[in-house]
Amino acid sequence: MEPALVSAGLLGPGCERAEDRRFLTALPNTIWLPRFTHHLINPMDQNVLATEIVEPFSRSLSFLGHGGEMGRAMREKDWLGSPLDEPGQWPQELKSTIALMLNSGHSMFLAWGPELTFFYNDAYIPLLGSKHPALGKPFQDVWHDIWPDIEPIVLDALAGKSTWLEDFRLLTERNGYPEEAFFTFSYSPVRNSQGEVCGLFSAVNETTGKVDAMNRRRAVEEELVQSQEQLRQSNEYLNTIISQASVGIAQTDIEGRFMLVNDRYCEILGRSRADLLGRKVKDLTHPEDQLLHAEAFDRVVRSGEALFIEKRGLRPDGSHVWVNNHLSLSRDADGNPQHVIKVSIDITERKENELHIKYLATHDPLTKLPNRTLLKERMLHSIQAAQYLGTKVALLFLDLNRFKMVNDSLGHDQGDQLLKVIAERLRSCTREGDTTARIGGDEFVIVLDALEFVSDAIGIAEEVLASVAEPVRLAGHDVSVSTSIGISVYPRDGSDPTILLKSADTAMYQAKEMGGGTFRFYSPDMNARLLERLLTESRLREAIGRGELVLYYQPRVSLVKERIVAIEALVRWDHPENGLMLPDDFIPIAEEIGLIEEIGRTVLMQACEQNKRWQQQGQDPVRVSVNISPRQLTQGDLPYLVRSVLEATGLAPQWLELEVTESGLMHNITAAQETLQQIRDLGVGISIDDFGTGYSSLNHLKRLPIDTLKIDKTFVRDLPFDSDDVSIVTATIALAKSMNLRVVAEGVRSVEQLYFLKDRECEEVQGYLFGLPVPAEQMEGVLMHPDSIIPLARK
Ligand SMILES: Nc1nc2c(ncn2[C@@H]2O[C@@H]3COP(=O)(O)O[C@H]4[C@@H](O)[C@H](n5cnc6c(=O)[nH]c(N)nc65)O[C@@H]4COP(=O)(O)O[C@H]3[C@H]2O)c(=O)[nH]1
Repeated sequence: MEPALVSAGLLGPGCERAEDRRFLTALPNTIWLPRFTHHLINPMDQNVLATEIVEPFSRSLSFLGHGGEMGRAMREKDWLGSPLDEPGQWPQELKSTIALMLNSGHSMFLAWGPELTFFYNDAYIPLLGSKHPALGKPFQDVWHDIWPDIEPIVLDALAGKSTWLEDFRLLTERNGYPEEAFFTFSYSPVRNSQGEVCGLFSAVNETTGKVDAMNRRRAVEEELVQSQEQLRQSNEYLNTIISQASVGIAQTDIEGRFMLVNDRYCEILGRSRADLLGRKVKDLTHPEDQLLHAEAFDRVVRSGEALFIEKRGLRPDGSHVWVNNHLSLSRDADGNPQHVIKVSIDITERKENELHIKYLATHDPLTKLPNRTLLKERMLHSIQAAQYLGTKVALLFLDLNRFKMVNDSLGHDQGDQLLKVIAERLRSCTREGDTTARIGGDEFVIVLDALEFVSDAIGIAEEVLASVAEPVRLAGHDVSVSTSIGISVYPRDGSDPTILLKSADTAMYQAKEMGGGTFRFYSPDMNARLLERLLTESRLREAIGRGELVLYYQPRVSLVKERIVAIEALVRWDHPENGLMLPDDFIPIAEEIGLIEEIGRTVLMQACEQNKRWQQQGQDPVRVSVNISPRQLTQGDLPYLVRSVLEATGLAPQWLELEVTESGLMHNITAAQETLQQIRDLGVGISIDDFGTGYSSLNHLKRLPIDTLKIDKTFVRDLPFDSDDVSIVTATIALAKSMNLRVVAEGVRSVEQLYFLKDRECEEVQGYLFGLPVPAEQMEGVLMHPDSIIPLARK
């Protein structure tokens, strides 16, 4: 029997309601085509229905219904059909088919007869596209082409087995492009009244949304699992990195308590993990670095800024380790500070090298005292602290007297030893917090911190003077040196370290000028004097070239021969502004600034030239005596100079005499002895000037190649009334005679003095009584007419 085509649209309005279904009474061989008709409104589809589906079956169709488009189409085509009876009369197959569809809960339906496809409903349309390609065709012809995957279960259904495919994936073209969609198919065999399978009924639901959701959920779940795995792996990796890292890593809470530390961190601090966890970083930080640490930690927690600090960590044995720490902040999900992460590197070796280099750059290697650089740094600190506290800072500038002598006579090793001893003594005179520095060969500076009264510096200065003056045992000798101290005070004398140093230096010069072994506070007028001195220094350098140094001459008279036997050359500086300057005002400066050798050369040359000139003029030959600075004895080649000057001027050596001060000789007796011997060997006379003031021992005197002693004018001044001077002068004359030396008395100003000296058989005299030092031309007059002075000698 042919199946009947049933169109719900043909059933008329209301037939889809539940109660209407009851009217769908069975019709043999009838299949219902629900809601089919409105697709047939489209003329093309109408045509499809008419020509491809309805027409082939028209003869055998039980035409159900009589309204709507389908009815019209059928009528127009004159299809056979039998109108349905009332639904109550419908055949059982129709009713069960309808029941099947209604109960299936699916939305798409499709039915095949054994050979042909019969119908599908509206809901099926989107799945199929514009039309089902299989409609009206034997399914064997189409399944292969369209949905080959479904074929096996279709065959199963046709074989009488109900079956289904759940969430089956199909490629559709429903929107005009290939699209993946999912469907749940259920296939049921349709049986005829004989119970034979006459077709199949397929109910379909699109499950794309569900599958997509499921896939999405699965993807999310997979992603979650994957990210959990990744997280686990990265945690594991991170833990491995942290524990095996070659840098120390630690995590603290925001109070600074250790919560996590890696092996390297423990190693750096030399502590176990148990020792660290729960303890505060601050408590394991060197006390001097705790403030630095607290500030840095606080800044990281407050601002979230990451930063580096270098500080010392404490090891359990009390030693410290230098660590470079990188501190950074981690926050919780709400953005609140949660942890501080510390990454630490042990920089002890580098730091100690740096500190050593810094130490070398800021300390004197010999005495280990701070050098000038560190001194200035410390002065700045002291000044800043004094500004804050309203206190004072005193600067003691020390220069050792007679250090050079020790160095020259006992050698540099002993000189170094002396400096070390003095450095230690200075250190012991000061309080903790004060600074003692060595800033030059024999120059030291002491910074006295936080003084309440300027006078507090006096006690320390006195202690320093006494301490330095204590003898030092060097190479088996007890050597005594003294020091001169200049003191400047902040804020009175300035607030700049350089100025304070300069002021103390100026005051030190004043102390030296006062004879050494004492101290002087700086006063502003010293500066004026210093300025003057600096000016003198620079002018003196030019004076030699400009020929401003001139010689004055003073006669020396022999009381035995009653004539002028020698003339002393005395240098003067014909200063363009100051007028004639005496040697005491510029010779010490020349000695200090290293000009004395040049001046000595000029003087020696001028004096020898002049004496030669007088001889050439036919004057009775006299010796010219030239003063030699102690420095000329030890530096330069004096014997060579003397020889070359004599050669250059043509003066015979016996007409030249060199005067060396007694104190100058004693500074370096060995060197002096050798030099003088060479000069003596040339035939030049040598006299000891200022004799009696230099404490030379007879032993030394005996060894020196000298021929004249000049009694210092200070012993002559009060003759013949001062009994001490009388004794000294008498003894000196006797001594000279016993040593076979010529003896000369200097500074003879009165006839009483002259008589006394003559009485004691002093051979030669010199002094204002016989004439002031005068220029060469005037001296020439005296030489030509000695009668003006000689009669004195005869008395
Ligand atoms: N009170 C007094 N003084 C008298 C009398 N007679 C001479 N005088 C002064 O006593 C000084 C004697 O020279 P000096 O002891 O060698 O002492 C010299 C000498 O040590 C040094 N000097 C002078 N010329 C030179 C020189 O060319 N080279 C070096 N290195 N030193 C020199 O300067 C010192 C001072 O020289 P001047 O000022 O020229 O002073 C001279 C002279 O003017 C007197 O009766 N009473």
